[in-house]
Amino acid sequence: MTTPFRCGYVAIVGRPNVGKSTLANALIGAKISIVSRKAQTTRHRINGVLTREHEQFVFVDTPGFQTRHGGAMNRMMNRVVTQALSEVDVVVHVVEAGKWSPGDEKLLPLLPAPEKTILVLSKVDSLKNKNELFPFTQKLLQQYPYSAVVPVSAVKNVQLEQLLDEIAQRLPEGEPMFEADTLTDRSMRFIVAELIREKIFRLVGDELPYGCTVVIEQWEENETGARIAACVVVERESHRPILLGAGGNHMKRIATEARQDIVKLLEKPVFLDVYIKVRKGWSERESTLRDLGYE
Ligand SMILES: Nc1nc2c(ncn2[C@@H]2O[C@H](COP(=O)(O)OP(=O)(O)OP(=O)(O)O)[C@@H](O)[C@H]2O)c(=O)[nH]1
Repeated sequence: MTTPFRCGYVAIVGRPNVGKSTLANALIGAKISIVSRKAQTTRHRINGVLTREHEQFVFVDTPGFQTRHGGAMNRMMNRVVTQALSEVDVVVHVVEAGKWSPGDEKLLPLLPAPEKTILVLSKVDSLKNKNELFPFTQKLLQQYPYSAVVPVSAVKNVQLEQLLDEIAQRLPEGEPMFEADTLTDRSMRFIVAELIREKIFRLVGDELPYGCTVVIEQWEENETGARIAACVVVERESHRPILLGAGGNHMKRIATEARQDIVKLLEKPVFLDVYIKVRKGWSERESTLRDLGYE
């Protein structure tokens, strides 16, 4: 019998400073998480994707938990959070080991069914007295019947695999939503296209009535560097000289500034080639794709 593939949405929640981002980065890998934060889907904002042999974990951002605003604002935010959490398959509630506070307590009414909620006790490496862990856990389980408890240290890489296994058990059976290897690359391409577009907007945005689209047409990358070719697609022939500027100065500046950002992003030397194409009617199709979360 073959093991069925599982795939689903996972939300990591908790009060500020409990170590959610550090945990997400440790689980997913820092780079992917930074990068794919921009990738939008219609229902969720994807924070990062991890694919293993039998599972794909799609980590999503949940809207912030408001504790500063009172009354109506708070109630509205809570509704949004409750709704968001009811839509994901697994909720990981992060509480700092040994440190329960009113901020943690505020989250309890928003948690979905216990079967899909896992309690993570974070930063166990900084817990001085390890004997505190058991009574602390017992106290928390009295407040909410989490279906699993996993003490972890994201910094010291303690019990992260166990946490992934617990999450995996709760994911629904289903085909992967993302291709295993191409996600980083796709996301990187998306970000790079956005970076170039941002430079164009800053420099000549006012003069380009239909805006423009940036398509990454070539992406070759190895340990020593990257070679990227990006095509700026405009709607009219008359837009070409606007983008080029006198003596091609605009284009040079756009490419130089974008390249500097890409070097920071990829942390390696980058050769960037940017050129212009005129294609009528492109922008509508492209915006549809963008809405769907594709580059
Ligand atoms: N000792 C230790 N410190 C950690 C660990 N995980 C996170 N931290 C530290 O805790 C602090 C908060 O971590 P974040 O990951 O930013 O916490 P967060 O919950 O995402 O915070 P917000 O974005 O404010 O909600 C940082 O200084 C981290 O370095 C851990 O496993 N061990």
